[in-house]
Amino acid sequence: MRIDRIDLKNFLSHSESSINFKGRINVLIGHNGAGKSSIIDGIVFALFRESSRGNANKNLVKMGNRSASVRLTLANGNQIIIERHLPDSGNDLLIAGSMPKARGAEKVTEEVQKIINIDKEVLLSTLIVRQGEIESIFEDLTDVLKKVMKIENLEKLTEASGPIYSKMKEIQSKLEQIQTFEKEYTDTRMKLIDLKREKSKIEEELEELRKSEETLNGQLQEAQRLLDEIQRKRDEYLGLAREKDRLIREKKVTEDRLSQLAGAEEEKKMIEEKVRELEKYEEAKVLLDQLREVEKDIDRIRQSLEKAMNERDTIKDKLGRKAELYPDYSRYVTNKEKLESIEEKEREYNGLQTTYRNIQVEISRIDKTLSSLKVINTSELEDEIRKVEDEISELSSKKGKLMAQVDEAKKVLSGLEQVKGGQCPVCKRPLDESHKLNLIQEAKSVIQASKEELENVSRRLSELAKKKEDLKTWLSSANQNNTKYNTLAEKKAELEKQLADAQSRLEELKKAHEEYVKLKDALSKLEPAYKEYLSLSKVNEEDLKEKEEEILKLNRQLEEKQAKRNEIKNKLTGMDLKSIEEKLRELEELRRRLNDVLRKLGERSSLEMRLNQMQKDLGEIEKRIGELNFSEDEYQGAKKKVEELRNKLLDISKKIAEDEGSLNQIRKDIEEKEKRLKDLEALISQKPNLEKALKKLTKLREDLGEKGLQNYIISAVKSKIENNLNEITSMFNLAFTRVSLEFSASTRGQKIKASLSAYDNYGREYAVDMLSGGERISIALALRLAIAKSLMDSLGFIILDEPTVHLDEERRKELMNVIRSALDVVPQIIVVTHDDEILEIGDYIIRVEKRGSESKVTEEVPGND
Ligand SMILES: Nc1ncnc2c1ncn2[C@@H]1O[C@H](COP(=O)(O)OP(=O)(O)OP(=O)(O)O)[C@@H](O)[C@H]1O
Repeated sequence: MRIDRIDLKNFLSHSESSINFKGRINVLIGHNGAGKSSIIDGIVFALFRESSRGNANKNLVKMGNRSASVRLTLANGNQIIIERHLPDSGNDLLIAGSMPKARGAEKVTEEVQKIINIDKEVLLSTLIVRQGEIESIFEDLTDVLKKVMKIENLEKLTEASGPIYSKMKEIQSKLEQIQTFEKEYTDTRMKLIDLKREKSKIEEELEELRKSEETLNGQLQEAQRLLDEIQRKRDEYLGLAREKDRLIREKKVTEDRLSQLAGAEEEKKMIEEKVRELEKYEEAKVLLDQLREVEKDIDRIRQSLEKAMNERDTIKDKLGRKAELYPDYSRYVTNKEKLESIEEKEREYNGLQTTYRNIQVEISRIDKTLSSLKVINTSELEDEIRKVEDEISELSSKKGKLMAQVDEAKKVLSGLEQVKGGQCPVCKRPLDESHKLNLIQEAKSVIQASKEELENVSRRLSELAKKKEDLKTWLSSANQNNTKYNTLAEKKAELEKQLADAQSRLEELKKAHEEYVKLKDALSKLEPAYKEYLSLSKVNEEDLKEKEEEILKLNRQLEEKQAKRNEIKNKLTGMDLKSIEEKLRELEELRRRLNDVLRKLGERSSLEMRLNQMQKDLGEIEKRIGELNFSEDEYQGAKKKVEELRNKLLDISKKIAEDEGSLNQIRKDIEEKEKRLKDLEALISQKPNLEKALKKLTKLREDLGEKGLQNYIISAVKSKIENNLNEITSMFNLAFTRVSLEFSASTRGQKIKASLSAYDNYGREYAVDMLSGGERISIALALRLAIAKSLMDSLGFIILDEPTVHLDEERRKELMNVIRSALDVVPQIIVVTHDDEILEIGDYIIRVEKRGSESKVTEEVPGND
């Protein structure tokens, strides 16, 4: 199986590289970091989907990319293509011939394994040699061989920490446990017999105890009944005795109180007598109150009378003043009426006077305006305008004529300028040149003169137009002035007429006006009297009469009250009014005391009734106590008996409970023990099976152990590898006749160890450490190839990554010779190097270089430039 080609896409430093391995010795050359080893990584990844350098698969994708792929083409007669994708998309593929053989990461790896028949670790220890590690095979030899022989797993299976041994241990510990179960079984059985014996003993004792309990219960019930009966009597007796004591105490208190209340009757009589004596002072008190009331009334009536008399006097005064004022009041009223009758004329008079003054003012104002305005004579202005208009029309016709003259002369002039030796346009005679010039001169002077004249006429015309305009303006303002003057004159005449009319009317009204003034004066003089009279108008004779009647009535009331006062005073004659008050206070005190005595008498009668009742109750209590016939000793005796019986019963119950508790516990123990015995029987019954299993496992461990199967495998594989090794070393031209592989016998706790020795012609043994550097490299390479060959039918390739690292020049040379020689054993050798010297042995060169972050590959056949 040789490597034909690899295609890398976004794999490590390669974006897109395709590398063909066309030579027998393919040299992959490039500087450090160029991307050479990445190609070897690609080969390992394609085969096992794992990195050869132990980095995580995701780190194999070229930085900055999300996915990568590798396609490896192998050849062993048939073409095999392995395609791998990162990340795993389920699209890994293996094509054999042109047929897809496996799909998906795991399936492809399984198929690769079948085809190359070597696992990753063994491949990396043999046919893929990492930088400077050719000799590492000597150190790894034991492990590599164990992997090759697959005895690693057998070792694991049979070692002390392996599954067979741990299973045996487990069974042994179970058997040991069964031994303890057997002992427990015997002990438990003995304990069970003891427990059953104890159980029947307690059951007998319990029966006895229950019988005694029943007898005692009967006795206790009877004693209790008796005690209850005496108890009832005792309760009643104690109640009665308590009531009796209480009644005796109450009786004593009642009797004491009654003796305190003994003199109440006497006291009552004495107070009642005194009260009767003093009651007459109560009547005198009523009269005294009446007298005070009447005197208050008399005072009040006197005040009212005084007030009424004052009011009557005021009314009288007012009525007298009213009579005095009446003539002036009456004059005022008459004058007022007259004044009102001429008031209209007075208003007209006053209005006319104002109008008269206003007209006078207006006339004088018009006079002032008229004196400032003059009447202008407009006919002169109209004549002047007419003259100007005549001159304008005259000049306008002159202007027309002059313009016609100019036109005529211009026509002659243009006619002359067009005539060449022809007829004279003016005189119609043959026209010569001098005549023509004269005529032109003539026409031009006519035009000149006419134009000058025209200018003068036009100037005069515009002057006249301006003058006409001014004159018309003056005429219009003169007309306006004259119109205004006439209007004002007319208005003045009108006003003068109105003034004359007003004056004659004022003359007519003058008399009435004078009378009005006189009346106004008289009224103002009478007004105070008039107003005072009006203020008194409400006072009249009726009011006076009413007041007089009120005074009479009050006088009558006064007399009545005075008579009443005398009557009461007569009744009270001889009584000391001051002592009445004292007697009345004494009476009040006596009445309070009487109430007190009456209350005491009431209390005495209810106490006497209560005393009677108590005596009766005491008699009955004595009688009932006698009937009860209660004895405290009898009661204490019955009580003691009940207590004794109860204690006995309690002791028995306690004993019964204890026995029942023990019995229950014994029953439970018996039950548990019986159950445990059953369980133990089941456990013990496993013993023969376990013993059989232990025997079988012991035998299996021996069979699979170093002396058994392992020994067999080692001897079988060992001779195969040894044969291969000797075959290969013979091709490497070494000074040894034989190389042998030894497996040290394992001592307890240590595993098998492999070692290599070489023998020379004389049969002398050389350990690897004793060999020269070149010999070691040769044997190491041979050993790698021998091991690989023992697994694969035929070797396809070997990859050496930087094999010259750490080697001196001589060794490098030796190595190159060994590589050349190795071609006899393995048809394809891929050497990865940065060392140009190696190019010597390459028959196909693959150059790898880094451009930026990209690895670029070129291929060449040496000598073909
Ligand atoms: N995932 C990645 N993406 C891109 N470049 C990477 C990635 N992983 C590693 N590299 C770079 O790839 C380059 C090539 O590494 P590689 O080991 O193939 O070089 P080499 O040619 O074998 O060099 P040496 O002889 O020093 O081992 C290195 O510069 C490394 O930093």
